[in-house]
Amino acid sequence: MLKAVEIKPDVFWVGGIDWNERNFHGYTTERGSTYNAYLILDEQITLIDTCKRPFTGELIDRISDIVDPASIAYVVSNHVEMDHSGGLPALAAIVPDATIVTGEPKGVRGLRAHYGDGLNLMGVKTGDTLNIGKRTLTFVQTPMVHWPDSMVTYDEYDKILFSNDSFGQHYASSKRFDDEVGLPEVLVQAQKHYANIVMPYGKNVEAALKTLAAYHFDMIAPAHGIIWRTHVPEILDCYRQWSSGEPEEYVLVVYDSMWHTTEAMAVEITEAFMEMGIPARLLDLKVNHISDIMAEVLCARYIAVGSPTLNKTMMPTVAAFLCYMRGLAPAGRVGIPFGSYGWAPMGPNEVYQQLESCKFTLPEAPFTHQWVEDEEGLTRLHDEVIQFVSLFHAKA
Ligand SMILES: Cc1cc2nc3c(=O)[nH]c(=O)nc-3n(C[C@H](O)[C@H](O)[C@H](O)COP(=O)(O)O)c2cc1C
Repeated sequence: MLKAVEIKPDVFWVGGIDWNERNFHGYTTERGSTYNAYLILDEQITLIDTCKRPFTGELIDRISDIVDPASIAYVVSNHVEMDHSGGLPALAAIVPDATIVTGEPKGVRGLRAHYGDGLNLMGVKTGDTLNIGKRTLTFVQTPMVHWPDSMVTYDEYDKILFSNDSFGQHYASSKRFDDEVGLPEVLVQAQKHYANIVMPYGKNVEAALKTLAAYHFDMIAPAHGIIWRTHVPEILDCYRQWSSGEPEEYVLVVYDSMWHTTEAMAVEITEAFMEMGIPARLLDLKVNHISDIMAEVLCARYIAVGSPTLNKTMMPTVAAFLCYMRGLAPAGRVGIPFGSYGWAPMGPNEVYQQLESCKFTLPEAPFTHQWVEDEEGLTRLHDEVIQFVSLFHAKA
């Protein structure tokens, strides 16, 4: 028997726990995930969001633990994406008269595009309210955090912000609250989620945070992971910091290598940063997933990327990383392209071009090394990297 969990009097978590999800549309989810839905018991019983379609049975079972699902009057759909709306068709079959509340116009259009014209939709805009009894829900559209239709729902009576993807983390747990699992563990997943899902929309996050400052809440109930009740100020601070786009004095060295010369260069670049007192992290693309690397990109001012030449181009692992990073658009970074080659430095040159298209500040040319490493070449690389980075480090 699946149980609902009361998170405040008459407000229940009724979501699904995806313990074994390990790849969420290309993003590795080593801790699984949850699809959080929330049931509010008032004169008009209201469900906030649904779940990914395979978890619909779990959702309905948890709702049934509290009420007959046929008694739901409203379903708020904060976000069209199918991990939150996948349960709508099944719910609409049980309660055809329930009104589905969604953002106007993008939510309305999006839900129609996904599920056809049969849903009983009501569009709302920022500041619109819905009275459900002693509670009044207020809707705030948060466009591009992280889709055009995204919105959050504020419950003033309970002081809860139902934030959908914002402040979420892919984290499956038998616990529901931040203080039950420990802040550092949750922040790792919150940072990874922000970096892989929200990073390109920092300006929109800043705007949303400004709007939300007018609302007083002591609980943030996101659509993935644990609920924030003890560490609300901490996660708000993190979102302020991450959305500012202001990186830390920190270098991330990312590379792939066939015969270890590019690897030796990566190690030497890391040593150069350590000598300058700048914290460093070195990640080999053969053993690190790009979605894990992106959590580091979020904070690093310096991003060194190395590839040897393989068949007149860069290595496919490096190309995939650069393609993914360009889409997530970290701004204001210093790039350090490097790599080894046999007879033509196309690999490191293409890394350079890709970092240029990311709008990174770059040296005049990539740091290259023909064939295998030697001490003299590595010492020269070490000194050149220090010389280049000193231009920015002194100013930081
Ligand atoms: C399968 C293969 C294809 C290669 N293709 C090229 C090439 O097109 N152009 C080139 O200049 N070097 C090419 N090389 C040589 C490597 O770029 C060279 O060995 C380099 O030093 C390897 O760097 P690494 O030790 O970081 O892997 C190739 C090497 C291999 C193994």
